[in-house]
Amino acid sequence: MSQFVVDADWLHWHQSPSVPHFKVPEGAVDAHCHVFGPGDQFPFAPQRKYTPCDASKDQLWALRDHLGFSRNVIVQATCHGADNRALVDALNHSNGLARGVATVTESITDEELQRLHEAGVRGVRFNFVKRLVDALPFDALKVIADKIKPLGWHIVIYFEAQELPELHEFFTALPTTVVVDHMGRPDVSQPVDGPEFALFLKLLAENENFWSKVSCPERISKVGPTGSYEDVVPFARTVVERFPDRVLWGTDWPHPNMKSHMPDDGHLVDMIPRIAPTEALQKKLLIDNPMRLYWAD
Ligand SMILES: O=C(O)c1cc(C(=O)O)oc(=O)c1
Repeated sequence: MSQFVVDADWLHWHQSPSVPHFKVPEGAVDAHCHVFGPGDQFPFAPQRKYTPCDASKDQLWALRDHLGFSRNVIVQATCHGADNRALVDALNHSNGLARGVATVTESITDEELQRLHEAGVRGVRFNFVKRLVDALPFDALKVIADKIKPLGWHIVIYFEAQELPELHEFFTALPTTVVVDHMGRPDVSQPVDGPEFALFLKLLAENENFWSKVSCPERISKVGPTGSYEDVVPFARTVVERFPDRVLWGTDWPHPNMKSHMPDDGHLVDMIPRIAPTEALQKKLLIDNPMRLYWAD
């Protein structure tokens, strides 16, 4: 029996996702996904806010092939804290087809950073979503940003839209490329041309070092899968059309902390032509941009 007991309300990832109708272009990158454990091999962090089911690298590769993708960017999940062993193991067994975003602490040495770089890590992630962390990582981020800059890495930040006014000044002072997870979690019940989303668009417009993932309709939508996540489309499409060279797309498999439903990953892929309606936009979103950020060498 596993040493970890999965949270009672944990939703397991979709066991038989559909084959997408939308055929992604050859070489497409799923630029936001996670691995969980397996917990008995790569233990979850003591300070984690949730205990998930296992979601292994081999299961991730199977999903990649099923959906027609070629590569993955694996983002360190908060349940693993700053212990990047599961991530590094996945990268090391990916035949060069996965790159990573790690979580590190202020005390990380240049040698440790170099080892992560050799494994395929190209960025570090910081979480400003209060339900996922004990303390907001302001001081650590400043120290770590200076340490990773010489490696050419970027910073991934996760926050929710209502926190942006308070965080804006801190974020715009960051010295590297900054990638925002899940469009900064807009409240899609507000108008797409309303003041809340305008602040996010302004962040991207005024700061050319800022990128956005147009991911996670399943988390952001109020109408959900029965409404085909329609309410998220204008938000994601606006970002893709205004900033075509600074957007990334990912499944977010295995979808941590989903409570309302578990998305069919094939349906998520079928959203791509709705948010990136031309072949040229799709190529930038799925190939050119992630390749530039993660496989520049
Ligand atoms: O909204 C979330 O709960 C969530 C959590 C994590 C994580 O725990 O790393 O990652 C995500 O991309 C989203």
